[in-house]
Amino acid sequence: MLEVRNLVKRFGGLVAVSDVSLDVPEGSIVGLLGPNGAGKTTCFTIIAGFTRADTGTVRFQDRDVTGLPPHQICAQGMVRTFQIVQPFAGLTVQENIAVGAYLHERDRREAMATARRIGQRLGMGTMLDRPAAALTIAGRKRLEIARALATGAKLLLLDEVMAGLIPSEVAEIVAIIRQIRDEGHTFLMIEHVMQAVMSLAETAYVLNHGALIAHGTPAQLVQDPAVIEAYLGHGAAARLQEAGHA
Ligand SMILES: Nc1ncnc2c1ncn2[C@@H]1O[C@H](COP(=O)(O)OP(=O)(O)OP(=O)(O)O)[C@@H](O)[C@H]1O
Repeated sequence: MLEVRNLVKRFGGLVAVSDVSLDVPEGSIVGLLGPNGAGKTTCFTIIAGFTRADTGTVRFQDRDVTGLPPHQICAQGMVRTFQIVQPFAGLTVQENIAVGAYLHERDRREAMATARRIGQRLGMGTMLDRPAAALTIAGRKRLEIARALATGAKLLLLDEVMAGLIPSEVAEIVAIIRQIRDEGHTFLMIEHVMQAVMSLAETAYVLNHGALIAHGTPAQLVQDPAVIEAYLGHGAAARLQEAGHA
């Protein structure tokens, strides 16, 4: 569904993304992992059209979408969410979700009906008439997913939707994402919460210093020496192995 090939992005002398290629098959949940500053969000901003890559291509559903602006990519069915959710504070939860629906709906009543349906599907039925400013972090994260779904997108790029949530809230969002996937959506997700990655993603890519260092199932990746070293520092894999034998 998504084919990313050889992305490169430099900021001055810093190579933030270095020759990154990845694939997201339709109906899958794919993780994008890596330590802070690895280049994950920059990949998202390029894929979703918020930044141009220096080189490389992005194909979505067999169409070249490289360099298209975000609203055109969104209209084709791919949308990203943001790490820091900023709802329109003066609008209700339902009106915020409807903002996504306006991409395709011209009629306010239709957009609000779509927003209500999606809000209810995401367990926000009792919050729809509340001001978005009153939402907790967990509520904002749900709102962000609801707004993305309201655009009609089929592929959702989720940027750390679990960040800042307590374990019970993580479990709820994990269940919601699984349900949305079962209804026919596809996910590429940046995530630091390993519990969520382990239980959701079939495969994941790991970035370090802008470059891909591993790709595999979450179970394979947590055993991969290159991944362990990227997170815990040089020599960590050997030390862990020694500790395991002791
Ligand atoms: N607009 C920018 N201008 C200059 N440098 C940038 C810009 N955006 C990102 N960077 C740098 O590019 C590198 C990759 O950043 P990015 O935000 O993509 O990493 P990340 O893997 O998403 O990190 P985190 O997990 O902390 O969100 C970092 O060194 C960052 O400081």
